[in-house]
Amino acid sequence: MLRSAIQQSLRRGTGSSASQLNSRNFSSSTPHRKVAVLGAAGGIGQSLSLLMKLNPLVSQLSLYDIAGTPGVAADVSHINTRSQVMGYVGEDQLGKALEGCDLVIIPAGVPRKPGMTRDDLFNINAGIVKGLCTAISKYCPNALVNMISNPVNSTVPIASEVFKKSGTYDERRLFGVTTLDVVRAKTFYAGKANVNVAEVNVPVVGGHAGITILPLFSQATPQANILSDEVLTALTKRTQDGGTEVVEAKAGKGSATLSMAYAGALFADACLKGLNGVPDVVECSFVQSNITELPFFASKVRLGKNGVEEVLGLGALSVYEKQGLEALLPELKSSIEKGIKFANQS
Ligand SMILES: NC(=O)c1ccc[n+]([C@@H]2O[C@H](COP(=O)([O-])OP(=O)(O)OC[C@H]3O[C@@H](n4cnc5c(N)ncnc54)[C@H](O)[C@@H]3O)[C@@H](O)[C@H]2O)c1
Ligand SMILES: O=C(O)C[C@H](O)C(=O)O
Repeated sequence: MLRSAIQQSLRRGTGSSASQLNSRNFSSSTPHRKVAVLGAAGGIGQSLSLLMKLNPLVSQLSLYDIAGTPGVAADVSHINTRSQVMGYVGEDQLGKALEGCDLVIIPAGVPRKPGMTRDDLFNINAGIVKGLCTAISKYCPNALVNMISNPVNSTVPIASEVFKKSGTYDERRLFGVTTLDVVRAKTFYAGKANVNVAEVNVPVVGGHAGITILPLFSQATPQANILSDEVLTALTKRTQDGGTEVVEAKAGKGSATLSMAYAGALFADACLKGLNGVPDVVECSFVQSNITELPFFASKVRLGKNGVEEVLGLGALSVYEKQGLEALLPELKSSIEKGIKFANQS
């Protein structure tokens, strides 16, 4: 399913099958796109690097980490697809990794262990993200940034403050990657509604932690079967706790990596399609927003040549979803404020 979904997604963008594409037969009219993965030797980073190597919209793939990237880059570079792969290791090489990038994907940082919240990662990951975003503002200030590192509810505001301080902030170019919540909501919904998962769509709004993750099953399509309130509550809770489900199953060996790499690759592909002028590319993402009272919020976003073209509204919510929205606002507000404060005091 992973393979066919990725290939389907790639075909939509190019009209070609991923396996047919390599640097020799690739159409010269497809724009040059340099994509960097920061944290490329990690659990997410390695699989995401593989999936980005399969994406025919990428012409140059820049793999950066503080250790281990030469091996990952050598390995991935043997795959006979379009992009040229370069590995960069250590801070001295970060500038080279970033120069000329159109898109930077950031899965750098520590993952959760059982019993931890995403916010427990703040102390380590906030500094990592701040350092990487400082380098982005210097070496590729016009790149789109896909933030995967947790806690996303705080790391995105940190990035925005770093970019503001350096005078390079463009709110259209900064994205918190919440695609895994959508991927999970689709999977769980399809199972309960007994519909074809390939046809399912479920918007997920709010943020990316616990109750701030708000799937809108009232807007799910196809609405083939009526689901009871009890089932909808269980589906909502499972989507909100999806990350914890994986953390517990991995029992100390990290959090979601494979499904996250898949989700990250889908979102990056959508960003590249937007940059290339493909019309009507809409995905959920945690972005600067004025659809609620909070400065950042995840919702459907239309992607275009400059990143976010339009932040779409929430649409009609059920009573249960309205309650969920009210309940998430205080936690999300405090995570956003924590990120902003960190970026401005350190
Ligand atoms: N947004 C989401 O939906 C989502 C989903 C899953 C995981 N995550 C988050 O993604 C992050 C990475 O998870 P993982 O499982 O890949 O962890 P991991 O420990 O396997 O990999 C992290 C990588 O980051 C690298 N790294 C550390 N500091 C760095 C720096 N300054 N510059 C570049 N690279 C650096 C490490 O060397 C390592 O290779 C975690 O914060 C995790 O919580 C987010
Ligand atoms: O749960 C985590 O810590 C990782 C990630 O945010 C997830 O949703 O899987």
